[in-house]
Amino acid sequence: MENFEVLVVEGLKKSYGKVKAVRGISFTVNKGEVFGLLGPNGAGKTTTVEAIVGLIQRDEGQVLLLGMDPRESYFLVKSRIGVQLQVVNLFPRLTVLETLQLFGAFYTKRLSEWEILDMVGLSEKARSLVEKLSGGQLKRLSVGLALIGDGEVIFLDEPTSGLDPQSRRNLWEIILSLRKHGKTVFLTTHYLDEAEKLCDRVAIMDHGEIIALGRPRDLIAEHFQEKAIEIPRLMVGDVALLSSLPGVNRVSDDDEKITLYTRDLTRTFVAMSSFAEKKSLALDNVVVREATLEDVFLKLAGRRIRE
Ligand SMILES: Nc1ncnc2c1ncn2[C@@H]1O[C@H](COP(=O)(O)OP(=O)(O)OP(=O)(O)O)[C@@H](O)[C@H]1O
Repeated sequence: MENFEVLVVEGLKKSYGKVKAVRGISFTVNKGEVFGLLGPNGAGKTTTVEAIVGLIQRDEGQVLLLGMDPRESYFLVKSRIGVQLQVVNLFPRLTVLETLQLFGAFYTKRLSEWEILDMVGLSEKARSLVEKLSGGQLKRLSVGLALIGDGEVIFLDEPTSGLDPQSRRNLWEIILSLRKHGKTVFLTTHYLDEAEKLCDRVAIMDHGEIIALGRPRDLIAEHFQEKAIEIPRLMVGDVALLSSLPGVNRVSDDDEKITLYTRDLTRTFVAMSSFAEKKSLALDNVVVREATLEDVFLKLAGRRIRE
């Protein structure tokens, strides 16, 4: 039977001196899926990616990427994957097109530079020097470089951070089209909405450990049967009163907003309306929504992913 696991990670550990960046994580990635590694800054995502693709030495654990240990078969593995990292060291005096040509030359099988330029929206910048690119354009070029070798598994480390909303959406389209073409995408992000839209499965990472793993919908359903009601923080002083409203079984409270989780939206809302009326509060800015991965992270980690 064909092996559908393109990546197997088992007990992976990596420390930098006293900092335990990755503390023994295990997961598998299946062929053709978009797999998301989610977590706040410093969770250990980049270290995980770098250890998987063989850019840094792991301390302990097993990694099998396309059936090979990248530590032992680095160049063979590298010829079959594409990697975009957060820090890009490119040649500032080369043009965008030349940079793609240079990186493309490492691969026997490669896509055309113009196809890549079109995909990442940099056709008009083909003749511009790399040093003249904006942060967002550099990011898009680095994604293009990960795609030029037509790899089977594409690693994208925070590909959308620092991008404007339009470029972000374009990148989502690219990721979805990669999946359509049977590629496997390994994505790290701290945008949970992005993960929910794009990823077939996600691993949520915090302090070097995986604290949840599964399909976004399953994780949400596992942790929440409730709807969330968000109330701007400035509107209410008395959180205890809100938490005692009928139907409410949990409350989270931060600087920006209070979130009530209720299994009985109607009862909670009716009670909230009469509470608001008594206190002469307008409910205009109150939002009712389904639970999201943000809520899952908040529940498991005890804080928001971006603070
Ligand atoms: N080369 C290094 N030397 C020392 N410490 C490091 C090094 N690289 C990462 N770390 C530390 O390891 C921990 C995990 O960092 P890592 O970059 O893997 O996290 P991350 O989830 O990718 O976060 P970010 O999105 O901010 O990059 C952090 O505490 C970080 O400071």
